[in-house]
Amino acid sequence: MTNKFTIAAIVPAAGVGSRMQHTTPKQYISLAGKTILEHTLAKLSQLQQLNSIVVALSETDPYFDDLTLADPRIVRAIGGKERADSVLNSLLFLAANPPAWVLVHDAARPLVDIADIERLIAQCMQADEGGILASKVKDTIKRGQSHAQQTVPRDDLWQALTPQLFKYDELKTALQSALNSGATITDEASAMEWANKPVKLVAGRSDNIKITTPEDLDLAGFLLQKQNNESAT
Ligand SMILES: Nc1ccn([C@@H]2O[C@H](COP(=O)(O)OP(=O)(O)OP(=O)(O)O)[C@@H](O)[C@H]2O)c(=O)n1
Ligand SMILES: C[C@](O)(CO)[C@H](O)COP(=O)(O)O
Repeated sequence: MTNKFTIAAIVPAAGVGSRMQHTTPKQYISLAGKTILEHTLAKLSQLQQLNSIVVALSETDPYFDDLTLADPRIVRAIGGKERADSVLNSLLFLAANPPAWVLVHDAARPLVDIADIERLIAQCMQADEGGILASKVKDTIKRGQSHAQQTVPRDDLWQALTPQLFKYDELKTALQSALNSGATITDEASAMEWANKPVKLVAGRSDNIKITTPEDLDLAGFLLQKQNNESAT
């Protein structure tokens, strides 16, 4: 019988980082003294409520074994072609001893605030429904290709972040069905929306950026160093 409060983290880290245009996958770029993946895993290791931390890796990943990881909860699974496939493979990896909840967090988001994650967990557990960290859109949003065609009303627009927290069985079912239907799934919430399941929006810090393109590195490096300095005092 699964304890209804068990949580496994899934860390999609099987991407190639094509938009970063770097010689190594972006999760293995070093910033403020360690790789982006090590920063992200160090953040998740601060969460005592996690029963396990499953890292989805490329089948040919030659870098992971060289990392300095002390948390015995960290285990590796094989990712897939797309991010959603990596998450589904990780869910299947957990099927023998499934948690009640899964917390999916991008390896490429090392700046996440622990207090935000704890608030996400608390609010989802209290409501007994899944949810995501998200930040309210702050800029004017335009729709168009080479020219602005429309200014999109932004009062109810959010940028989806991670972690995204859902019940294991609901997410696994929704993701399998959505992917089998050919739906475009870029985050766990889109699979849950496809399955008409609730997705709670929990406001999170907008500096929880996904490191994606070269210009993100300087900002992320500065903020990671700032976090390191603050935790050292
Ligand atoms: N098949 C994939 C693709 C992506 N990811 C992970 O999902 C997260 C968010 O994806 P994204 O920022 O798109 O990373 P990449 O796919 O590596 O980047 P790009 O799209 O630029 O190639 C990253 O931590 C990435 O490693 C994954 O686990 N499996
Ligand atoms: C999951 C995510 O980070 C939420 O914003 C985003 O959808 C990942 O998209 P990507 O194209 O795989 O980077």
